[in-house]
Amino acid sequence: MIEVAGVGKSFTVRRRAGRIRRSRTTVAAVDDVSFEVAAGEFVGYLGPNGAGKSTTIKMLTGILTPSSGSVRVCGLDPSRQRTTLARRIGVVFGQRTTLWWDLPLRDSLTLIRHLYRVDAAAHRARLAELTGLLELGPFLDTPVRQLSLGQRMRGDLAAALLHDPELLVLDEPTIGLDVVSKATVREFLARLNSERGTTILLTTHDLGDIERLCRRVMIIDHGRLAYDGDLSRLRATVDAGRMLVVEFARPCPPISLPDVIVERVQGPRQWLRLPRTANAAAVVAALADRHEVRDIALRDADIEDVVARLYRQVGTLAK
Ligand SMILES: Nc1ncnc2c1ncn2[C@@H]1O[C@H](COP(=O)(O)OP(=O)(O)OP(=O)(O)O)[C@@H](O)[C@H]1O
Repeated sequence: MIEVAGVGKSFTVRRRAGRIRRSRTTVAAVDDVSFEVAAGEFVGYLGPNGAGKSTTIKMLTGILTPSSGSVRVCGLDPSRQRTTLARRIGVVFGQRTTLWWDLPLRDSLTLIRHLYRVDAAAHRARLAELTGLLELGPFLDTPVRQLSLGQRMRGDLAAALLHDPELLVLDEPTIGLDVVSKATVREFLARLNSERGTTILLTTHDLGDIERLCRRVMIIDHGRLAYDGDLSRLRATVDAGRMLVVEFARPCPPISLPDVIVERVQGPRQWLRLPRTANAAAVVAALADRHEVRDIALRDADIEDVVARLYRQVGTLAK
């Protein structure tokens, strides 16, 4: 469905160098990235700010032309065949809407039918289906400007899916949504992938989205692919260990014990990271020996810990 081979994208930026002079520098936003996504996959695309995610997505959807390498999506060259590709893929940018601000949602969706030249009967059936799945009924006749963020996102998803695309590309679809709206959007995407077989590429900073939805994750950093594989293997590869949260009777300086990394200190509480191989019982005994301990909790590193650690050690990982 997606084939990306040795792709790079550079931008020339002009910077001030002194009062009048400007110098030109080249920024490699994406640098020699290769990956494939097969039909039916649900892949998460992660990376810190400025890593190159949006640039990749813009190349996949034909908005930007790569500086080097090749991109094929649904067998097409996105930058040369952008209009043909648009009929086969759906794209949602969480920070922007494709809907007409002043029109009721229903009218926006009708206009989109004409843009994509969807046959009227097929449109009616698909709109009815999406209205049910995304619970659009109560606000189909409301102008887009009056919709809540969660309602608007559901509207945008419907707009991207009216022409029944094979591939859906999402850029931060749950940004700013409350817990309930997030859950609705995630549930919908999970069903779209499992029941309809739509291939989904999801860019997000929300690791809850990734944990809930994606088996495979790709992580980009400084324009280079730092990881591509199973979420479970990522946990194993990046030994984020376990987190010991200790509450002492009173605040004390950061603990110093072999193998123990102090991640955070807040009043009498300290967050201590233990490698997987460390003996937690021995650490707890050593702490209790030195200080009065009020409370202790031990948990596995969560996905936030794993990814934060990966971002820090990026470049040292084998692909
Ligand atoms: N049009 C442009 N002109 C110059 N530099 C650009 C342009 N677009 C992106 N960049 C630079 O390319 C790099 C990658 O940007 P990109 O927007 O792809 O990152 P991102 O991973 O999507 O970040 P974020 O999570 O913040 O959205 C950044 O250094 C950015 O400043």
